[in-house]
Amino acid sequence: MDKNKIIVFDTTLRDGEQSPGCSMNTDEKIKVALQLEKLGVDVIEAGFAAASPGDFDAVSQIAKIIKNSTICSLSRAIDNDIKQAGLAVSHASKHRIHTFIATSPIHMQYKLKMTPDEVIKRAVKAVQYAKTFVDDVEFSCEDAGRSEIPFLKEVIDAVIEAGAKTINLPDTVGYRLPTELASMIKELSAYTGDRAIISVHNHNDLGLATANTLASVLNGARQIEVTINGLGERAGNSALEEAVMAIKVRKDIFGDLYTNINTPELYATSRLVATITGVEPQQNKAIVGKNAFTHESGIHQDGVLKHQETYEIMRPEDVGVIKDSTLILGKHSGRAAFKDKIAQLGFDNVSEEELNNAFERFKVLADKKKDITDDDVRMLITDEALNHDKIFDLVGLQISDCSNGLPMAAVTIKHNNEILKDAALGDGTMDAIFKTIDRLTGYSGQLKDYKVVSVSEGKDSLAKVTTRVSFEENSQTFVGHGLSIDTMLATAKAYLGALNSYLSQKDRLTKNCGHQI
Ligand SMILES: CC(=O)SCCNC(=O)CCNC(=O)[C@H](O)C(C)(C)COP(=O)(O)OP(=O)(O)OC[C@H]1O[C@@H](n2cnc3c(N)ncnc32)[C@H](O)[C@@H]1OP(=O)(O)O
Ligand SMILES: CC(C)C(=O)C(=O)O
Repeated sequence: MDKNKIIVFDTTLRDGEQSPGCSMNTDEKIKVALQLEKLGVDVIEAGFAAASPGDFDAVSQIAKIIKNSTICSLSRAIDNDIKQAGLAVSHASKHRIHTFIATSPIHMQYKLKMTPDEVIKRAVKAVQYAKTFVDDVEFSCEDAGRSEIPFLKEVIDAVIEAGAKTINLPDTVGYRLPTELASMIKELSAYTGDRAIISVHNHNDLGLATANTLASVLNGARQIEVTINGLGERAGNSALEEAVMAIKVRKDIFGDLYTNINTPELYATSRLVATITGVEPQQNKAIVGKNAFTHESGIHQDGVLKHQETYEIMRPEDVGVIKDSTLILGKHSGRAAFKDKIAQLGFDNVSEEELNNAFERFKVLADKKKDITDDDVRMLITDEALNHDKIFDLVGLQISDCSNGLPMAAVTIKHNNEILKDAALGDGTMDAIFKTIDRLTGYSGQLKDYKVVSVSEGKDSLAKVTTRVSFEENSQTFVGHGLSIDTMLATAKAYLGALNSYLSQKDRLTKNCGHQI
């Protein structure tokens, strides 16, 4: 084992997906997993296979596709959870089961209603059973941050004896301060020695997740569990991009410690996850926020112009932020320049069909919009990749909305080569659009969330709309994306996108697992 290597375990698709409103369908998870593989992540926690047929399907599909990263599924210390995890990851070339049980007094007494002895027995049984499916078993002491160290040592001994190779010590509720976690990890790393790898998984309830991750690395942790954009339960997890860049930038502190992350892929990964989940990182978010490399005040601008390092501790290009792009696209640009720009932005998995569709849309856009920015092109390509299941395809939209009149929408949709047309009145223009689409498609959606952001600056900016819609009572929500210079057109596309996502997931689950959703 290389003692300087920090294993990067990404849990965007599991803990990240536990962020309210962040659920993704299988196709979206596959896209994220492919990008995580390109980013150089060592372990991808692809989901919690036993949680639902959709989760099982996503973990299985990812396990079949990803070749270079280990694919892992989480499971409680329960036989059926472990079995589902084992079956789902079985297709992967490198696979792991991650099983856990809580070890803090408060969780054992009130949640599990188990004695410490029962917890140890259950943990051992879980690891032994997981070993019947895979060799690589990780065990987590949930709420380790509030567990007693002597008890943690007992659990560590027992699960290592049972075959666990990685011991994760999560600060599940984001309670610990960096100095406290540093001393806990130091003691438990020394105690564990070469018997297993010590991992950390820190939550951000006090805004300390990344500080805690770094303090742990400096004290013996050799695996970090992180998410893109810091997504995760409640206030989120330690952000991958922050922890990785801190280790890279502060060589003076971290010495020979390193990760295998291909950092110029960080920005593209962040954008993909933000687009798919509809959850944008805050503008001042470290590394990937819109303002992370923007200098607004004169003194700073002056300094950067004279010498970049006066106000920049890393180069934007080190994390994949391309500034001062030399190739400007406009209405006279051809396919070659467009293709070149896409390559420059780091897209290398674009199909011929996606490229052609995006190019056609680029030409239409260039007729209407003066400057086409890198973000516009990035969004056109991502939108093509996300909206490829056009079961219902928007052909036309006509709206009328007057302050004293009746909001009305007329919608034309293509479905199975048939053109469907209808119009409806609504309480507002959006309501009229949604009502007409519901009537035309025969599915009635409940809108759970609606967001609109402008992709770039200017009155002619592209509008990116994200909708979150559920189509059955109390069921999963589906995300739809719409991109257009016209916000209402983007809205109609996003609503139909959510329906298409629901229908294709339903179809996939019926085919793959015989389950209905
Ligand atoms: C800290 C974390 O992030 S842990 C991971 C969180 N992720 C998830 O919960 C994934 C989504 N969850 C789900 O889909 C569901 O909760 C399921 C399918 C996992 C379980 O659903 P249900 O069987 O209906 O149980 P429910 O969620 O109501 O309660 C959890 C049960 O698991 C028990 N449990 C919790 N953790 C563990 C564990 N690690 N090992 C064994 N049992 C556990 C609880 O004590 C409770 O048992 P009880 O019903 O006997 O009181
Ligand atoms: C299951 C574990 C790793 C977890 O997510 C946590 O403790 O936060």
